[in-house]
Amino acid sequence: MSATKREGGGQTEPSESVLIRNVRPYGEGSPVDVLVRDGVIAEIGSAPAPDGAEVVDGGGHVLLPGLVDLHVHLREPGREDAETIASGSAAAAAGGFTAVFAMPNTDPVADTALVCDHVWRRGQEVGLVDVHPVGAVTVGQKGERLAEMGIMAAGEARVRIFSDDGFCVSDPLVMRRALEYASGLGALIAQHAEDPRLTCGACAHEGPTAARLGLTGWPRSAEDSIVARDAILARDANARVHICHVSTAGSVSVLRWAKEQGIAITAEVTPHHLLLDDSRLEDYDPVYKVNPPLREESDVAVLRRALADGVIDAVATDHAPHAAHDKDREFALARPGMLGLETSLPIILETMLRPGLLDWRGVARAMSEKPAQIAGLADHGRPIAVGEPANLVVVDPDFEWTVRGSELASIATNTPFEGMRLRGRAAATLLRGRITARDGQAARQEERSWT
Ligand SMILES: NC(=O)N[C@@H](CC(=O)O)C(=O)O
Ligand SMILES: [Zn+2]
Ligand SMILES: [Zn+2]
Repeated sequence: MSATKREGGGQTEPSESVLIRNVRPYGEGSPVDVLVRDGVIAEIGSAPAPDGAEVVDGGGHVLLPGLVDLHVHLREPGREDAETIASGSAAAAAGGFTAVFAMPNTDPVADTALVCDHVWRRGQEVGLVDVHPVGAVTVGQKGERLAEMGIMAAGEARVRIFSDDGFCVSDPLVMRRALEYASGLGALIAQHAEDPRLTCGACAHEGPTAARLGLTGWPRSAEDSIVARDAILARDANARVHICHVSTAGSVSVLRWAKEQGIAITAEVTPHHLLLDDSRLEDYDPVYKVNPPLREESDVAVLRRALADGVIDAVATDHAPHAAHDKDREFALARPGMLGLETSLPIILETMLRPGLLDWRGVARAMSEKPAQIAGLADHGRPIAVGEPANLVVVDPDFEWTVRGSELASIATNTPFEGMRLRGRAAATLLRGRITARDGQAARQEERSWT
């Protein structure tokens, strides 16, 4: 779409030049030096460090465009005991991201320009990543009356993605109107595809595991049917629609069909749905409770293949921090959701790159270029070329580390990968030429504590 976001300001202004030595753009060819000046890529080749330039030793690693996440929950305003825009931004920068989209299920809900503009401004003030607010589709995310999308779109944050994520826009007439209205604004509706009539009390994938454990099942059809319905509504409204956190083989078939019809539908998949399945639920550990639920091994295989083929366009984390007293409860009562920002890249390397399903170009496409295009961001997900904005990440693909929730930048600690050895991390992240993270640590830590 043609809409673009404003360039960030405030503390993200570049102050000096940075020389990234010895990196391989897209993991190709022999290592080069990349000189960044005034927030843009000034030279690629073999450059002497200019006076006063900060030097990043790229160690022969891979240089990619900064990662873009279409789907995070930063919990501010309202649940700053789980995450803040500052702590979530630190997690994003540490994970290699330069832009994230913050879902509106906050308190108050981001269904007005007032809340959306606060989120945008606070993100710019923190200055570690561009935090684009996603506006709610309906007032209070209640699914009844459309929110003032036009006013949110005209605000300082220039909201271009609307979603009731956490909830489905389940009323087909409301969804139809939302698609029509959004289309007129050049905006995108992102759907949390879940027919609530089919998921009453559901907390786990409907299948043999949930049956054995005595957990109420969430059938695949609750997702597949909404994806099919929304594809058809988008077709007839001549609108674009985006499907959040696709989790089933059936959704993939519908997406493939819809794309073949020329319907303007896009979709994302989370790292956890690409790695984990419902066998994790055996011990009733609520850290594995998430919406949509972890599915079966066969779904995981189909999701990986769909991301490789481009039927699923992008990776999005659905980073969902929760305070311990909301998460560490009996399974049926625990909040759904898991941390994702700092573990996304190594999990995509594990599930997609190393098995040969994506090469580095493919990783750049799924984690940066496609999400930036879907969101209409003009300054992220760009080629690594002279004159382009210096939103970049140096990826050390072989760095091994053990995930510890307590050591992540997020305030909450609900990672499903606790204790897991992961390979790969962001060695350095640059936002408009400024270093926002190095070696898995965000540049400024002083703003992250909530106390
Ligand atoms: N994914 C989740 O399980 N939880 C999300 C909501 C959502 O993405 O649907 C949350 O806000 O915690
Ligand atoms: Zn959701
Ligand atoms: Zn979500």
